[in-house]
Amino acid sequence: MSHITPAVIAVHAAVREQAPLVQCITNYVSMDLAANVLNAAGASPAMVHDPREAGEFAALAGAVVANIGTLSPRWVDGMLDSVEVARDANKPWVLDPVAVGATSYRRESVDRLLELDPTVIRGNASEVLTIATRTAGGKGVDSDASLDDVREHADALAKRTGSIVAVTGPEDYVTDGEREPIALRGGDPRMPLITALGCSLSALVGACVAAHDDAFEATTAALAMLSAAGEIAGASAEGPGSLRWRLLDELARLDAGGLAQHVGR
Ligand SMILES: Nc1ncnc2c1ncn2[C@@H]1O[C@H](COP(=O)(O)OP(=O)(O)O)[C@@H](O)[C@H]1O
Ligand SMILES: Cc1ncsc1CCOP(=O)(O)O
Ligand SMILES: [Mg+2]
Repeated sequence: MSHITPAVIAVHAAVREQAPLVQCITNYVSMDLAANVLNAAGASPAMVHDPREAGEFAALAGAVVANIGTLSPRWVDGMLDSVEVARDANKPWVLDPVAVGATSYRRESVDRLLELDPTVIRGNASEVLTIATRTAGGKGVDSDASLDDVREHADALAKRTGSIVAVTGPEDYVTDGEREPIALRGGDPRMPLITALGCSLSALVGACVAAHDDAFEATTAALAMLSAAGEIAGASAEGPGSLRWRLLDELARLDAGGLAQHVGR
């Protein structure tokens, strides 16, 4: 059992107990799966993005998730309003910089969001590399970098921004630039075939940081929950379609034993 396991189990239980309201300003592709992942984990999702109401809604939410997957000026305005309200109220918020290395509009938008002190930045290796090194890269929403390429950059980014940085892929990595980083293996190699699973994980990070004050532990717990559910689901899945629904079922019935078995490796 790893030293982080008791904290992960506590975060998992806290999400079920508190059922935090999570405001997701997330892309069209991901809305359905992200809401279902939050429901399965015991949280309460709300996809609210228009600038006419986004900031007002953020005042009600336990956490805000800003995801730039299908961004446009109005969506960016909604994100900025919401995360400003969250930050000013000391509420956690999560940045998912989808495909940030692809276009200058994405990079500029992420720069504006980074000024508002994200509690957690969760992305794949290419996305984190782009933010840390200010270079273009990635293959659209997919990564063409490895964790080895980005580990030290992720540590430095966390130190510089004060954010928890989570890099996901075949191996997940969580760093705050100070504590000993966490590396998690597991899941199923077919998980990247489920579109918007990374976005849904960022939403789950939102639920965990809403329910638990230590954002490093909360982020680790979210990653562990999805990996555990994915790995258990993968044992009987026949392809990405059945993996998707089985993963939701396994997330909904995940217990401390299943989690401990996963995190402890
Ligand atoms: N090859 C893999 N083997 C096992 N799990 C994976 C693999 N690739 C991604 N995952 C898992 O899929 C989830 C989404 O991560 P990722 O694919 O990196 O996000 P994104 O979709 O944003 O690129 C994470 O839980 C991650 O651990
Ligand atoms: C396919 C696609 N296109 C724009 S956003 C999006 C979803 C990306 O989701 P994820 O990063 O979780 O794979
Ligand atoms: Mg992604």
